[in-house]
Amino acid sequence: MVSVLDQIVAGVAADVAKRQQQIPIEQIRDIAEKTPPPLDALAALKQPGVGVIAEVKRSSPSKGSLAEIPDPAHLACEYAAGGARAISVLTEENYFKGSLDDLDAVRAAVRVPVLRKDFVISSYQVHEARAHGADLVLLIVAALEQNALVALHERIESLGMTALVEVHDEEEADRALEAGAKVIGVNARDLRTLKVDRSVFERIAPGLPANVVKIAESGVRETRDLLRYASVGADAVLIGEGLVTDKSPREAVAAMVTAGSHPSTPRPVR
Ligand SMILES: O=P(O)(O)OC[C@@H](O)[C@@H](O)c1c[nH]c2ccccc12
Repeated sequence: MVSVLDQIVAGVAADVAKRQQQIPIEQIRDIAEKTPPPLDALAALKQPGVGVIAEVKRSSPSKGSLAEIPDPAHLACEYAAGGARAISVLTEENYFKGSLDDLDAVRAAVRVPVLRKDFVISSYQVHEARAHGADLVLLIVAALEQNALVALHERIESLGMTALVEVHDEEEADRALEAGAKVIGVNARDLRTLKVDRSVFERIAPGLPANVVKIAESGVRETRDLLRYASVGADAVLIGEGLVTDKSPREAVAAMVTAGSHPSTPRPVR
């Protein structure tokens, strides 16, 4: 059966092929070389307390349109002012209505690390991410063969960026570790079925090495969701819908950051 993930990846592959004809890889590499060096996202994510990665997300395959976001730079500034540790920018066009223009706008607006959130399947997209100022690049294990995962991970690090390696089960977590992942995101949403199961993080995170940065992705709506993830070892949470649909994203981020900044307070297990 063709999953949503397969469909998205097929569209991305076609889009990448088109862009590559317009701007050859050599040119993208040149631009990347002239781009100011990446920020140390790993250090940013390793700060004490549970951090917030705030996402610029217009649309999703499960929900359709979430928010207009006429000014992504403004939204990113609000996120940063609220204390977000990094900003995630969806650049996938067909299902998430993102773009590299959004990435450019956000990059120019904030000083915190910026994540290129896309379905990265070729090194062209990694160089592109750097050329557009990204500090972090998402790699989705479910979308990649192991040799491609390893090669792309290496490429990201060789450009001085940090890879956020996304997994959804134990086998994918093992593959991420084998590829040398230092930052692992556990997505509560299964990209094949689009169902959210928040218990996936608490099942997988405890089995990851202590020095790996653990990020809980998807399904965080309220501070108690963050606290639940925190109680089972999250170093950061990645939030999209809950923030883009809030009337005051700055305060929404700040409330999450405050909840995550007292790691010593006893947390409810559930
Ligand atoms: O909007 P949410 O439920 O807060 O989820 C954010 C983020 O985790 C989600 O956008 C996401 C996680 N992994 C992805 C991979 C591709 C596209 C999107 C995603």
